[in-house]
Amino acid sequence: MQKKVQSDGFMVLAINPGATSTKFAVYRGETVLLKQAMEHSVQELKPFAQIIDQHRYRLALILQALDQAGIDRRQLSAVVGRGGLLKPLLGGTYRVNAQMAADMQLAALGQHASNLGAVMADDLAAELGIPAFIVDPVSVDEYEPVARVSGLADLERVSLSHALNMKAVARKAAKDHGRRYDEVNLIAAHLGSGVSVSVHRRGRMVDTSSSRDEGAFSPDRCGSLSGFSLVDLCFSGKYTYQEMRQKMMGTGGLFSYFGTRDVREVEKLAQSGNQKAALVLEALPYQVAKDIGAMAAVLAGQVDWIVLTGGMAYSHRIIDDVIRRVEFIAPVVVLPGEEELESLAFGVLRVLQGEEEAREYL
Ligand SMILES: Nc1ncnc2c1ncn2[C@@H]1O[C@H](COP(=O)(O)OP(=O)(O)O)[C@@H](O)[C@H]1O
Ligand SMILES: CCCC(=O)OP(=O)(O)O
Repeated sequence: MQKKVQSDGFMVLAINPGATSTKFAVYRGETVLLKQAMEHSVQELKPFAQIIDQHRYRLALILQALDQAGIDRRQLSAVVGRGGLLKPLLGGTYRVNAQMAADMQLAALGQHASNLGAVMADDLAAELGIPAFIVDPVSVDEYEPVARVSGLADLERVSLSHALNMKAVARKAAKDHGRRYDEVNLIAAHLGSGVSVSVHRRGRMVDTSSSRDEGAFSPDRCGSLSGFSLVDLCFSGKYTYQEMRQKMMGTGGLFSYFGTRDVREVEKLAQSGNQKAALVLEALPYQVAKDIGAMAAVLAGQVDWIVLTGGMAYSHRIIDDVIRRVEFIAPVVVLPGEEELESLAFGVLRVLQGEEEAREYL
């Protein structure tokens, strides 16, 4: 496959499919030419039986937007998508190959919007005769053996997290302090619709709370629950298997209490005197802080920085409470929001510019 490079640098399309949105951006070198987020209503996505079936529909919307913006897709050097629930793998930039595309279609490890990223990138890249990549997918697994032990012989802990954003902010925090990611110890917490809290030891994410079902609850997930109570609820006859899974990831967390995933709405409720809202909003940062404390123990207290990121990091009510509880461990850096599109594009640029080797998915 030919490396297409324009006179003013490589041109990369980055695609970040979420449950209810598709974010994408076009970069020329490190300069962003176009950045958009398209929201998808429940109604709009209803015709698709499986999440992965949405790939052509979402890609067509992106191509339409590129045309409208006057961007000629034939000028692209590469396409990169958010990486989904793949086999466990090390962090880095991976070329999308037939095995990866097949694994995403099969969704053996679960359906998730991120599974669309590799397939959408591959579809377009194949049409244009350019390479497709993913970067730091949600299944990045850099655990040491001790982190895999669950405590039940039937089960092993699985690393599923917001690896892309957490690795990006961990790199940024290190760089801002004149250090390299692979020479520092950090704890990074992604506080979005889901929460992941992770330990980065000298460039490896050696443990993380799974954003699906471990650690703190979040806007739409319940996090860790009492095992006995959960088993009782599963077998109570009240809910189906699918409903229970949906409760754990989708309609759990804040949504289960208040029918909204928007922290700002719950904050308004609390401000208007709703005591339940105030209590639940106190419990969320309390649980995040407990997870950070646990991860500090993984590093035996040798923590250079704690980095807080994600949409909820814009909330002073939440972030100030986390900081108050964890700042005794290490200085706290707050990098609100996410730079996932940029992280995807830059991960590919490093490969195209020959600074890093693309990894092969097996
Ligand atoms: N300015 C803000 N203040 C408080 N909460 C916010 C703010 N901006 C976003 N959030 C909350 O962040 C959460 C979404 O975070 P985000 O990182 O965008 O999640 P994801 O990309 O995982 O859907 C929502 O609960 C949203 O209400
Ligand atoms: C599946 C792990 C990553 C994750 O939870 O992403 P979202 O918050 O985008 O669902």
